[in-house]
Amino acid sequence: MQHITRLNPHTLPLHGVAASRNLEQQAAALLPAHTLMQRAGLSVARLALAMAPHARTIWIACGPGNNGGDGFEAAVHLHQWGKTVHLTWTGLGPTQAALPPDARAARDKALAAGVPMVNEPPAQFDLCIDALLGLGGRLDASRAGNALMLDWLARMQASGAPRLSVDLPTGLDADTGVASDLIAACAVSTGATAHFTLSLLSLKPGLFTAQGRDHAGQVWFDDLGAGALLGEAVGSSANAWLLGADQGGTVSKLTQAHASHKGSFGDVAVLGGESTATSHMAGAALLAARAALHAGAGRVYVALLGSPAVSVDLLQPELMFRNIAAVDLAHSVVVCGCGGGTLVAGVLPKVLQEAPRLLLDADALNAIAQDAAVQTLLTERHVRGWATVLTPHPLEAARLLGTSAASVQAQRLGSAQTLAERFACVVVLKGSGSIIAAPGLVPRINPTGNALLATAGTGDVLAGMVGAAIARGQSAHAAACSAVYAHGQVADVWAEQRGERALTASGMWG
Ligand SMILES: NC(=O)C1=CN([C@@H]2O[C@H](COP(=O)(O)OP(=O)(O)OC[C@H]3O[C@@H](n4cnc5c(N)ncnc54)[C@H](OP(=O)(O)O)[C@@H]3O)[C@@H](O)[C@H]2O)[C@@H](O)CC1
Ligand SMILES: Nc1ncnc2c1ncn2[C@@H]1O[C@H](COP(=O)(O)OP(=O)(O)O)[C@@H](O)[C@H]1O
Ligand SMILES: [K+]
Repeated sequence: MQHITRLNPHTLPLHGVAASRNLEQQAAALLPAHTLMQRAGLSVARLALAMAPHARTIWIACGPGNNGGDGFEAAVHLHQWGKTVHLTWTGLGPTQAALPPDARAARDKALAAGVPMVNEPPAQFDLCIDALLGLGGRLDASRAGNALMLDWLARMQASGAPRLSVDLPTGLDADTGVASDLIAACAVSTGATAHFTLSLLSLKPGLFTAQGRDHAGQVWFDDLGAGALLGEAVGSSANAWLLGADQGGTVSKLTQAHASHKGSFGDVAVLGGESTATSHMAGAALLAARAALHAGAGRVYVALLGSPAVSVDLLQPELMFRNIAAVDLAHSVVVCGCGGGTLVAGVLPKVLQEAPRLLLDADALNAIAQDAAVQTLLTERHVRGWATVLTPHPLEAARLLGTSAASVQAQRLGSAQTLAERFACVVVLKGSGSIIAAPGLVPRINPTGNALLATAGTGDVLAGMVGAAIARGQSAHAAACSAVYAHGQVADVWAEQRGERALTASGMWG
């Protein structure tokens, strides 16, 4: 069993519903009947004991399928270890669902062991286990038995007792991380220690993106021996990968040759920060430029759009200000769009045709969404072997896809991959569990970061960090992975060291 933290050393494979079922079938075929569920139940019981070693009364709520079966298996162990276990099962009611064979065997074993099956949850309990629905479940208020499940989930939430969700929190979609509206009240706050999810056989992408992190709490993983049984089939059937330090780490400047000079670390040029009579967005460009500098770029240039009132950054005098005509687009990594306003549309065709290494953010993405000719210039870059990274937040992604932010959020992995394929670019779809997608590659999900980042300007900082990573020699995809990971880590370290104190974009370094 493994605790999945934000600092996993290795990038881990994630499997959605279909891929998980496939692995389950392959593993089950190599094992005696019921073995996987027996392993799952033992694992649940062990984690329950570790979570709440002094718990005396444990309530296990079992549902109509194999998720419930895992609960029955766990009940047997916890009962034998001297705990007072109360089992409730949705099948006891008038619906009397027929259990699948594994779960039926587990239920019969629990009854034979003398675990009491009760109609009502205990009035008081020290730990509760949600074994209602897993991979095959979808909460639906109109279905028989769901009112009961919702009542039980509400009681678990209201109790404040530690909760262990088996495989998935009931109501969370394993593929997308979308939580049913019916469990909106069951989210845990970031950093809560009293809510655990034990993912079984495979890790599910939905635990790590969209609303997944809010509902899963601390994620643990037991592959039930599938890795040893199936070997490479596990990685090759992954629907996504959870970034670990091996792909998220940055290269230290001190590991470079002593004879390095500023040119060795590459140039970044930030184009954006529109100034008009009524609006001044230079700050966005300065944030990206400063972030690039602090992320290790050798030299950073800033070209502001419109009628800029600044030609020096007094807090970061290392930044060099240029007119856009004086920027060496061919030899710099160009970060274009931060605070770019409407004027950025005017420079986009030139940038797309002259900058071989380019990151497009914010208003540059909005301008692309509105102009089919510019979209063609964007996709043509790939033919030339040029590197392009797009860093949309969900609304910007929606504009590029001609859809709504809600539909992007409903399919974060799919939306990021569609954008990557359509524009032949690396795409970072930002937000909780940022997705990094590239044509022909399995998408990555970033495990770092928290809601402290939900403040203006942190996206500009990310753009600068990705630009710097490319300037220092990483491929567009590797740079996006490492910078997104490092950006989130800043917020995680901040939360550990300073708790709730607000993090500002310009406070992300130093
Ligand atoms: N087999 C094994 O060896 C292993 C299994 N494992 C465990 O099995 C879990 C997957 O089991 P599962 O496929 O049975 O799905 P599960 O989520 O329990 O429920 C599906 C059942 O509920 C029903 N149902 C669905 N929605 C409903 C609703 N709203 N209201 C009422 N009913 C609803 C649905 O009926 P249907 O919708 O098809 O009519 C079906 O009968 C997995 O998450 C893991 O915990 C692992 O430990 C590995 C080893
Ligand atoms: N709740 C959150 N959890 C993790 N990361 C977040 C969260 N909210 C925002 N972020 C991150 O903060 C950054 C915000 O970027 P963006 O929305 O472009 O803001 P802005 O344009 O104001 O800079 C992105 O990297 C995003 O992934
Ligand atoms: K569950």
